[in-house]
Parts: sequence; structure tokens; C-alpha cells
Amino acid sequence: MSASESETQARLLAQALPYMQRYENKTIVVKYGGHAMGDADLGKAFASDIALLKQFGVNPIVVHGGGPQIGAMLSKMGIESKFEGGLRVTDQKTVEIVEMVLAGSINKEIVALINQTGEWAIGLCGKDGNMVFAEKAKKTVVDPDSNIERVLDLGFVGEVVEVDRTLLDLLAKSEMIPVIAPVAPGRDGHTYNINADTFAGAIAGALRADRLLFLTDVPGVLNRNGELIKELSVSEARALIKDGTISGGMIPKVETCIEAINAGVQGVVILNGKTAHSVLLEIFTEHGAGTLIVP
Ligand SMILES: Nc1ncnc2c1ncn2[C@@H]1O[C@H](COP(=O)(O)OP(=O)(O)O)[C@@H](O)[C@H]1O
Ligand SMILES: CC(=O)N[C@@H](CCC(=O)OP(=O)(O)O)C(=O)O
Repeated sequence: MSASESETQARLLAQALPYMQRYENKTIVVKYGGHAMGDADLGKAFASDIALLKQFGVNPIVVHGGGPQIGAMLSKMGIESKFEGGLRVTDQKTVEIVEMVLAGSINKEIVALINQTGEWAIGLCGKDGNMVFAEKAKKTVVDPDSNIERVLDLGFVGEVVEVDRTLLDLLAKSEMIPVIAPVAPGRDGHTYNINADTFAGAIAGALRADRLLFLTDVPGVLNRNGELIKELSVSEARALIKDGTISGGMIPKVETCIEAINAGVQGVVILNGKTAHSVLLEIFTEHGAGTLIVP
């Protein structure tokens, strides 16, 4: 490293100090989406960002998705992926594969990446330590022709009804970084598949997290001209959903952000998981990286 590069590095570290102090002992829930995974270098950069947060005294909690990876496994097994209202229609066979992919291979891959940095990650799902309980989702859609609302039968798709903080509070006081897959049991004994955004929102809400970060495949919420909106209030976000500027997969994400804010999370950020070190850029720089949604 040249003398000027060392100087730049030292200056960057000094500039990060107030942010390190601001987030010390604070909980930051990071939702790592399936679309943001897949590139080895980006994966390593993500793991080192999470490790660095822990080193700086922050309490990071990773909730991950894996939609594309579940889709790939289903297709390998000759099962077609079907979505309704943005959620995967999940029969018994599908939920078994969802659990295998989410709580199995993807979860352990992320744990291994963080462990390779020298930190300690522990892979969990909602079942571990009775952390999360779900029940069958009651999502409704309005038929555009008849304007009649109907409840979707999505099989074993769940929504979170209970979060027990015991295990997460214990881990916050330890060296361990929790990495959680969005699979949870129901009181009825079934296993439920939960959308990872919703799951992350429920965890962040139960912990009254300081920040909830959504790593996705766009720079944040974009306006009609495709430009990044740096800050959005809950009411502005609702207006953008209503006028169609926010559409598709961004609707449930922003709705989760609004619910998390209402549950007591202090700030929610949607940012680009395809940019290396986007978590550090968001947390440790003045301008942040994506769209901040505030109360
Ligand atoms: N106003 C908007 N700003 C940004 N993205 C939007 C907007 N409206 C719709 N989208 C879409 O939402 C997608 C992100 O949602 P989704 O695909 O569900 O992400 P993930 O898989 O990371 O959870 C973007 O790739 C984009 O196509
Ligand atoms: C009910 C439902 O749709 N569950 C999702 C869970 C994974 C997920 O949400 O992953 P991403 O964040 O990568 O999209 C699914 O089966 O695909």
C-alpha cells in the first residue's frame, strides 16, 4: 500500500468513528435477499461487513432469503414454482425442499462465510430455541374483473404470530452472530415457509432494532425517472404505492418497512446488495447508501 493509500484509509477510519459510537450496542437486522447472493466476491464482502459490525460492538442479526435458490432446487426435482400475490404456493413436498434449502445449504453457506472472517456465526431458523411461531397466511387479493376480495390458499405459507427474544437476547451478549432462515413452526405442528422480508421485519420489530437493512438488487426505492429516493416518510411511501411508482416485489418490501417502523424500529433502509460493502457504506458513512424510510 502506498503512503497516500494508507493516508486515505486512516482518514476513512477516522470519519467512521462517530458512526461506530452511534451504533455501539445497537441491534441491526440485515435481510440478505436471494438475488443479492451468488457472486463469491460479493458474498465475502457481505460476510466481512457483518463481521466488522460485530467487532465494532454492534449486534448484527442476519435474516436471509433464497427464493431463486429454492426455485432452482424445485426445478431440479421436476417441481414447478408457482407464486400468488408474490408468495410461493407451498405444498407439503415444497415446504420440505424450502426447509432443506433455506435452513440447510444457504444458511450454512452464510455461516461459513462469516466464520471464515474469524468471527463466530450460528445458523438458526424460527424453530430453534422456540424463537418464532407462525400460522397459515391469510393473504387476500382483489380480483380486478369482479372487484371481489378473496383469500388465497397458499398451502404452508406462514405469517409470524409470535417472536420469543430469549435466544436472540442471549446471543447479543455473546460472540455469536445469528444467521436466521425464514422457516418457522406452527402451534399446529406444521412447518411454514415465510417470506424473508416479512420474517426480517417481524424479528426487527420484536427487538425494537435500531436499523433494519434490506439488501436487494436495486439501489433503493426509485422515483418515476428511475432516480434513487434518499429518504421517504411512511406517508410518502404509501402514496408511491398508491400511484404505482412502487410496484412488484417492492410493494411487500415497503409494506414490511412501514410495519417495522410502526412496531418501533427506528429506521429502515432498502439498499443495493449487488454493491460490495453496501452495509458498511450505509452504517458508517454520512450519506448512507440506499433509501431510508423514517416514521
Ligand atoms: N419504485 C421502485 N423502486 C425500486 N424497485 C422497484 C420499484 N418498483 C418495483 N421495483 C422492483 O422491485 C424489485 C425488488 O423486489 P424483489 O425482487 O422482491 O427483491 P428481493 O428478491 O431482493 O427481495 C426490483 O428489482 C424492481 O424490479
Ligand atoms: C412464502 C415465500 O414466498 N417464501 C419465500 C422464502 C424465501 C425468500 O423470501 O427469499 P428472497 O428474499 O430471496 O425472495 C420463497 O419460498 O421463495
